[in-house]
Amino acid sequence: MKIAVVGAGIVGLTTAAGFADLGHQVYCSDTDGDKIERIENGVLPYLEPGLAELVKRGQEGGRLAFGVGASTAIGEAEIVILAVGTPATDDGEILLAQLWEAADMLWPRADGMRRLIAVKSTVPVGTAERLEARIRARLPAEGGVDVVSVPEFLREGFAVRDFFEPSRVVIGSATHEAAELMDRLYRRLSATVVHTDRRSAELAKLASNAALAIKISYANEMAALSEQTGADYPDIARILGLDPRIGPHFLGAGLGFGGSCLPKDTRALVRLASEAGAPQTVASAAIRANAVLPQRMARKLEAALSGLSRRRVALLGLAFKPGTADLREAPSLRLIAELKKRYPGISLAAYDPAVDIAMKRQLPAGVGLYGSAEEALRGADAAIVVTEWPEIRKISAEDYKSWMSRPIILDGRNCLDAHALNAQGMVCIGVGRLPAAPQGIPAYQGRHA
Ligand SMILES: NC(=O)C1=CN([C@@H]2O[C@H](COP(=O)(O)OP(=O)(O)OC[C@H]3O[C@@H](n4cnc5c(N)ncnc54)[C@H](O)[C@@H]3O)[C@@H](O)[C@H]2O)C=CC1
Ligand SMILES: O=C(O)[C@H]1O[C@H](OP(=O)(O)OP(=O)(O)OC[C@H]2O[C@@H](n3ccc(=O)[nH]c3=O)[C@H](O)[C@@H]2O)[C@H](O)[C@@H](O)[C@@H]1O
Repeated sequence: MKIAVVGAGIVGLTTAAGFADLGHQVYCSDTDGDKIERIENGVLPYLEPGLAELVKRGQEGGRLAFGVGASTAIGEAEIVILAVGTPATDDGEILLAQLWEAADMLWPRADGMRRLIAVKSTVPVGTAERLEARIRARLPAEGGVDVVSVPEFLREGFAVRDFFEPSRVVIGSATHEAAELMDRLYRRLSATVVHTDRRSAELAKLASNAALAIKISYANEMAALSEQTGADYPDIARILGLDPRIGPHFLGAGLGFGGSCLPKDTRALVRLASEAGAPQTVASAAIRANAVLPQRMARKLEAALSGLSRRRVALLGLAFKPGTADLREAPSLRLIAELKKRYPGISLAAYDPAVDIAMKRQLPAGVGLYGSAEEALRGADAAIVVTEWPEIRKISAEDYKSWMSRPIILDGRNCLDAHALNAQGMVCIGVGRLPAAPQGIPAYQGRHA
């Protein structure tokens, strides 16, 4: 099949390279000429395992080509997949300017062919219908256009894996022909395909991300309650997760959810719901619960160390999660703002294994960015683990003790063995954790353990 993908962000590029690998002829375009040039030369702007190899394979096999803006390749495509950005304002309005701009550049002239547009970008409910009406108004009816909604569920850092082994493929369509064509496109993946209408597909995407956000906020509030009542949240999370109706995923407490989509899509759902007269109070509460986490961490730091305006505090990790260099809505940025507001003279020394120039530019002034954990930790009075990178998890008690002025670690991702570190003379404080291992109570090794 001939396919065009518009937008070469993580979603667009993975989709383009993935379908090329499945044997389709794919043209991927973006308005950002520099980005396209870098991609064509094998320098990908994203840290996605396997993506560079996938792109290279597609290019070498002659099945994947790139370009800037409109092209005849788009005109010849049976399916045009729109994967442009859809950022949201602070109050949850999803901005569709990129989508309209992309749609308006498609097929400047009517040529009698019937077209199919698949919207992969995350959009408000009703967007596929609006897009179809917009294009129909521009092109005479002889050929016609179908717009389908195929929301994307990939995770950053697992984009390639999620393309080939998606948890589900959702196809929201209004005609039989469109549903069938999309079905043919996805046939080579052994995924569960859910066919539905376009509005349900659009809402399902927002609902999925909001459900994840709600689960994380529940975890964080439960962790706070564990601290107040002397219970151990990681044990509670394990016990909850063993119930298949609850499931073990997304129960990790710490600094909360960030990234380019969970916060934005949850805000978008809340706004959409209030406009539709069906308020999503649970999703709203999840946003509020997430927003207070940097304050909670600052209070913990204050309880562990006095005189913070004169102290040097290391931040281990900045990315919104490990495996990416992405700082969009990263909890690290909210934490930095909170610490600088509360303790004006505080010295912040940050390190992230994925640090790059782009990341450097996004950091507020006054945050030192170092090339290694050792440099950030040298002379620090305390450290906060912000992102659970494997390399950060591996730092030993010996290293912490020899590099830092005071070996105080606040584990904002519960990724360290606090009890083991504390037994080696450190002060390691997790989230929702007991301050020390229960004394003299050996772990029960019975048949139910
Ligand atoms: N990043 C992620 O992990 C996921 C993102 N999504 C959704 O997928 C969409 C894309 O996300 P990302 O790839 O992260 O976005 P992104 O913002 O990184 O990339 C979008 C790309 O579209 C390009 N673009 C903008 N206007 C254009 C136009 N008129 N013609 C051609 N290209 C144009 C931009 O230059 C940019 O390269 C968003 O709606 C997002 O919410 C969905 C699931 C996962
Ligand atoms: O729409 C999107 O863009 C994507 O958003 C998320 O994917 P992603 O943003 O890559 O990251 P996640 O792995 O979901 O993590 C999001 C945030 O939640 C935090 N998190 C995750 C899990 C957990 O238990 N606790 C927790 O605080 C992470 O640290 C991170 O800040 C969803 O998982 C994808 O399915 C979806 O396609």
